[in-house]
This record gives sequence, structure tokens and C-alpha cells, in this order.
Amino acid sequence: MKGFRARKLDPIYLFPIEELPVAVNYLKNLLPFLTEGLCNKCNKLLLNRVDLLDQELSYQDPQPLQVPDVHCCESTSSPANEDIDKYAYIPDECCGKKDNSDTHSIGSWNNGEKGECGSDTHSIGSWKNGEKGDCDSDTQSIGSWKDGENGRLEPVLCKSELEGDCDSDTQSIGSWKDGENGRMEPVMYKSELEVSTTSEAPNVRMSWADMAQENGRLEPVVYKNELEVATTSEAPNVRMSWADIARQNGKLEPVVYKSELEVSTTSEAPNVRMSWADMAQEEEDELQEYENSQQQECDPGGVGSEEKKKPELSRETREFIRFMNVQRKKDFVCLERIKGKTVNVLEGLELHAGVFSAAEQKRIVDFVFELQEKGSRGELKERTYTAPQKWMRGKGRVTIQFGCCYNYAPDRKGNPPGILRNEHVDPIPNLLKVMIRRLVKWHVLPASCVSDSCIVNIYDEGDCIPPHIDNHDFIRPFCTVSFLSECDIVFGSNLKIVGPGEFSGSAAIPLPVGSVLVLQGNGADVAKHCVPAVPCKRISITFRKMDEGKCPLGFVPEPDLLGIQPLPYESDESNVLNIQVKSLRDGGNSNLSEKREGILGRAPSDDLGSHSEPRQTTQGSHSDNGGSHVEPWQRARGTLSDNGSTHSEPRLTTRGAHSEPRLAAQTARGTSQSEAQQTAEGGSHSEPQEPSQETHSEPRPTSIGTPQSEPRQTPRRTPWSQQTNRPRESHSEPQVTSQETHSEPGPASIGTPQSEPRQTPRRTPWSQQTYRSREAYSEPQETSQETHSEPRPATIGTPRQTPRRTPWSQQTYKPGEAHSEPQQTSQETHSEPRPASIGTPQSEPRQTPRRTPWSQQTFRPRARRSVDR
Ligand SMILES: O=C(O)CCC(=O)C(=O)O
Ligand SMILES: [Fe+2]
Repeated sequence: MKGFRARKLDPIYLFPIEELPVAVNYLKNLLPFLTEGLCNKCNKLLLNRVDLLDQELSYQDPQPLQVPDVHCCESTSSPANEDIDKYAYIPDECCGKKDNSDTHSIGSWNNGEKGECGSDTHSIGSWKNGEKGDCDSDTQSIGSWKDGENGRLEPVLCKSELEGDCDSDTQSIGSWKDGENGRMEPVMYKSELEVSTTSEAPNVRMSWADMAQENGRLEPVVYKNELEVATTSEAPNVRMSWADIARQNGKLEPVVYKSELEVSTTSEAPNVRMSWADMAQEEEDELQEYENSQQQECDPGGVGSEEKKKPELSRETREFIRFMNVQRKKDFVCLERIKGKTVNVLEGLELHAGVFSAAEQKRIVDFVFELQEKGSRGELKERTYTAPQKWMRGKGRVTIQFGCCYNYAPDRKGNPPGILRNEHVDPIPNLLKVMIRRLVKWHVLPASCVSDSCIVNIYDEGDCIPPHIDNHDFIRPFCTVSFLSECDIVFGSNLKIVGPGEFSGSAAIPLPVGSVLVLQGNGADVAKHCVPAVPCKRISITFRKMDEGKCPLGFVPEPDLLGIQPLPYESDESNVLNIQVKSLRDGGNSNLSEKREGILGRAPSDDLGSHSEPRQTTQGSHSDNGGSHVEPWQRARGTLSDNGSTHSEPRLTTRGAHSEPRLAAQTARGTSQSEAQQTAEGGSHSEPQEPSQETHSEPRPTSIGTPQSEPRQTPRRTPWSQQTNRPRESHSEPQVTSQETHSEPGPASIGTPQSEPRQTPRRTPWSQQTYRSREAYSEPQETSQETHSEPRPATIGTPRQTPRRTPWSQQTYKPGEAHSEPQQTSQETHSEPRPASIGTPQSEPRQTPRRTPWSQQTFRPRARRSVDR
């Protein structure tokens, strides 16, 4: 066949045949980067060649090739060019220049920028020059392009996206669009990928361990099972086998977990798998560059500035890959009955994993410890650093505030909760600004919400953050990044303090190490949140943007936080983070697996009828909030009846076999707002003290009867690059669903999209799911007040109930030394201590019984710290 005649000449065939699928996969997904700067024709050549290879490898009959002998406009009358013209529009600027014939090679072409073109043997794509507005048909192309306004190439998927000015393109695998800055912007849709490959999975895949670059030192490692997955898995495979990647410098051993490999072939879940030890090698990431730049400032031209070997992949490419690997969960559900309405109090929450690599986390954690040292030495502004008086368990945590100083509750000076406009703290350090940029660029925070303040929370074992709603001096969304150890964050409209560092609530969400929790909508404003006493040392950094009118006096926005734009790609919405919300409605036993089984085995009516522990909270009537307060915004939108005081006090129950009476502790700890305020006195308000909702600066609109499932019914979002506004903005309204719209209230579906539970008996293919249906069911919650007059909130934060090993923080944590194995126990679900999973995929710890012990990994805080607390 014609398509094979070039085989001998083609450099690509220098690859061992078994590596070709990987190479093709690689090429297909990275073409936008590889071809940047090439002329249209050469792009087309390259794409066609890759497509042909793919066909060959798929044992498909390659399409007849168009093999002109000349390139571009050398002779428009030549038969060859006629052939080309059938498939490609040849941009004017490409014509009239000397071609550089290379009839078959993928690897050689000319740069078309100045009108030079390499010759094209096969049509690769279809093109349109922006101004001309037409696009030719292309039956063999991988993509189609049009020129952007700035003259750069801009592939566009004609088939589904374009509005009639493009003809069909039957084999497209991708579409591109020029970003605002004129850079090429691949946009890959699953459906598009399906067209061109046999796999169901969109394969923005890099199992080329080698792909991850690292100075060209790595060998490509291709796992057979990875390749298998590429053609068989339903899961999206934006996959990198990082474990293999990072063996650079001989510092690290490759770590390949058998379980990882197993998972990669059997799991339906997306695998964003990074082993901490290996990931520590990402030297080219932005945080590293930040460090390099710092070093260079100190040592310009010196030893430190010795030029590094360029990685094989550009930083942009690697960033793209990592961005596509971010796992996200945006369908948290926990239904509560609030004033007669069914409300998903977790609406608007998002959890993003993989935004910060293990190496980056390590850097950040080191930096936080340095800050802590500085603070303890008095080298930070007075209001920047606050260490709690540790007079009892669960009391506070170290906080370091940047950008602004704020009170969670009124302080002894009479300052109300919120930003203290007259107080000044240190500006956000550069490293944390890098984090902020990452959060915006990687679609975690919207560009409209670039944080200009942050608070670092350093929790020692037993430290907590009490129930609170983040003040509305900060706009939504805001987010919290977790480090060092996993813990649960508890949500509920009516959180209660039931003991020192122990709180009752509706639902707990595990916060994996390195994850970013985004709070907005009901999750930020209807539900309170708290972190019960942590089982071992933990750090979180909360990033928030101040309301413009609330900034400290004289506040000047950071110039390098202005104008940050999200990466112009659509994030992989199918790359869903596998995290389950834990229901705390059954006395805080968050081990949902048994419950799920039970529920799944029952008829829906039973679910409702047999449910014993409804949540019937009355928004605004929390005892610790001063009684019958109803939010202005709730009144305004009429979502709550006016009888905000008719709240039957939930029984305070404690989990399991806890022997100590909670109420005694509760008394000591204080549950009332006023008492909470007192504990915040003295300026060291490191502990949020249940801010009253009156402090909210903005009324929160409520959307009555908003169909809960609506956002989830849209299979695909508008490509990021085409959005003027983030989809998240649509979350800003609390979703309060009136009971009327749900004539048959089902069980609350913690962790599931509202529309799914129980209605779909059989399992939806993973690729069509946004959640894991099996794990999604939780106990029923939605029952009427009449039948359940005594809702019992569960309690959380009672480490004593769960036998566990000595927490990590008690294991003589000595920065500067290798850590012993941290005992990452999540109080509810992990009866057995687990090693901290820095840099591991968040869903992984639950699937992987054991990882390399912490002590064998490379995390070593740099400096010794002796913080006097
Ligand atoms: O530590 C956390 O994860 C939560 C922090 C928090 O809620 C806050 O800073 O307001
Ligand atoms: Fe908070």
C-alpha cells in the first residue's frame, strides 16, 4: 500500500515497532506543542503521518495518501497540488518560498513562519486563514486549523464546533484554538479522540516516563499494561507513570508499585499517580523556577547559575500534561432539611488533586516551617504570626497571615469579625504567590478571584479549627490547600462543639495531602466547616481574595498577581477525583461501606422510612450562633420560613465508645458565641470562633427550586478558552431546593450527583460518570420533621475512640531529620494508621494498602525548628 512505502525512509521506523504505539500516542497528544511555529503545510504533514501510523498500528487500512512531490505553491497546476488542495488550504504566506522537500519524514520540515514550508507528502489537516473564512474538507486529518488573528496557527475542530465555515473532517482527533496570547491551544474532547483511536479513553497520556523529560536523563519506560489501558480502558488516561520518571541524579530509586500497575489496568478510576519519592524530581516546575530565580538573584553568574540541561519537553508541555492530570470532584452532596427545604449543603464545593506535586508540596512545607521559625523569633510582623496559648487540647493552631489580618470573631479591642483594616501584616511571600498563580492557571480558582491574602494554619496533633463560615470580607470562591497529613473537614449547617476539638456535623470530607478544597455556594455560605482535632501534624494554607471595599487601608495589590489567566485548555472533567463524603449522621461513624451496602439492598421507600436519623436543622438557629438568627439573604429569597427559632435542639451524641462525657468538655471549651469570642481575645485569635452569620457582608441569593442536577446534565462544559466566565460562577447561588420540586425525597446522596441515587440500578460506565456510583450511596437523610423530631448530629474529632498509633507529631518530629513514618490516621475511616501520602494520588491510599514508608522517602524539612509554643 501506498501508505507504507515510506517506511524505510521514515525516521520514525527507527523506533522498535513495539514502541510505536506509545510514540504515536505521544505525538498525537503533543502535536500542538511539537508543531508550534511550523507552517500549516508542515503541520499537516506531520499530523497526517501520525494519523497514518496510528492507522497502521490499529491494523486499519490506511487511507490513500496524497503524495505530492512539491510543496506549497511551487506549482499550483501540478497534480500533486491538486491533491493537496483537496485537503488543505495553503496559506498565502506559505507560498512563493523555497520549499524544503522531505517527502516522507515526520522529522523534517521547515519553519513556516516566514513563509517557508517543508514539503508535504500527505495532507495532514485542513486549514483556514483567519481572514478568509473558509475551511477545506479533510478526510484524513487529525485536526484542522485556522489562523488566529495574530497569524498563528489555530486548529479548529470543524465537525462540531465551527459554524458552517468549515467542511467536514472525519478523522479529527483534536481541535485547537488560539489562546488570547496567540499560543496554540489544544482542546481535546473525548468524542474527538474516539474518532481517531480505538480506545474509548481520551489519551492525553504520557506513559512515557521519559516524557517527563527531566534533562534527557531518563529512559523511556513503557509498560505493557499501560498500553493495554490505552486501548481498553474506559477511564480517561491522562496518565503519566511518574514512578518511573524521576530517577534522576541517582538520588532516587524508581519506585513502581505493583498495586499501581495493577490499578492501572483494572481500575476504572483515572490514575494520576505520582509517587512522592519520584515526584521529588520535578526540577523544572514553576516552584523550582522560583527557587532558581531566587538563587540567581543571590548568585548572578555564579556557580548556582550553571546552565541546566534543557528538558526534552518544554515547560509548557509539561504544564499542560500536569494540568490535564488534575483530578477534580465537584459533585459533593449532603442534603439537609433546612426550614422545610432540602438543601445540598455541600453544593459549590470542589476538591482538586494533583495541583501541587510532591516536590512542590515539600518545598512549600519547608517554606512554611521557615516562616514559622521566623515568626517565633519575632521576625514577622506582629499580626502576621500567631501562636496559640496551648492551655487545653484542641485549642488553636499556629497561624501566619499574609495580605491582611482578620478576626474570625470579635476581639477584645472590639474589632468585629472580618478584615482589620487598620492592622497590617506581611505581604504574601513569593512562593505563595506562585501557588496562587498555579491555582488560577490550572482552573482551580477563577481569574476573577485571584487571592490577595492567605492564612497558613499549622496544626499540631490535637489542634483544630472550630466551626465557622469564612467571613464575607472575602469573596467566593476561596480555597484551602492541605499538606503533610490527611484529615477530615466537617460540614453542616448546624455544627456543634461537643468537646475539645470535637464537633458534630453532617458530613466529613477527607482532605488528601496536596489537595485543594474550593469553597463557594452553599458549601461556603450555608454550611459551616471545621477541622476537628487533627491526629497528626498538618498544615493548610487558605487563599482568599478580599472584597475590594474591605482591604486594609493603604493596601496595594501585588503587581505579579494581576492579570493571571487560566491556561487556555479545557480541563479534563472526566478526570474525577475518587473521594467519598462521609456521612456523620449515624453517630459519626463514617465508615460508609456497610451502610452503603445496606442502602443499596433496600427499596427506596424503605430507605426513607427506615431512616432513623434525619437531619432537620434550622438554618440560623444554631445555639452557638445566638439563637434564631435567619440570614438576611435567606429571608430575602424566602427560602426559609420566618420561624427561625423553631429549632429542636439536636441531641449531642458522641461517636462510638467514647467514655468521657462530652458535655463537661463542652462546658470547658465553650459553645456559645460569646464564649467563643472570649477565647479569641488577646489578639491571638488563631482560632475561628464560630463567627456569627450577621458578619456576612453580602446577602446570599438563594435559588429556590434550582434543579440540583442541572449543572451535571451538561456533558461537556464550554471550552475554557471560550468562556468569559468560569462555570463555577453558576455555583455561587446556594442551591436550596424546595421540597415541592422533589415529591419523592430520597436518601441524601452524599457524594453523588443529586439526580443519580437509586434511580440507576446498574452501573454506568465510568467514562459516563462523574462519580463512582457504588460508593456514592449513603444513608438516607431526607425525612420529614414530623417523623423525626430528634435529629442527632454525629460527632467527629474524637481520636480516643479510634485506636491508633502514636500520632506522627508525637513521634518526635524533628525538622531537618528524616521523618519516621507518619501515622496518617483519619479519625473515622482509618482505624489503622497510614503513612502520609504526600504526593500520592488522593484516591490511592484507600486502594493501596501500603506504600513506601515515609521514612524511606525523601521528605526532609530543611531546618531544625524549635518553636516555642
Ligand atoms: O485547615 C483547613 O483545612 C481549613 C482552614 C479554614 O477553614 C480556614 O482557614 O478558614
Ligand atoms: Fe474556613
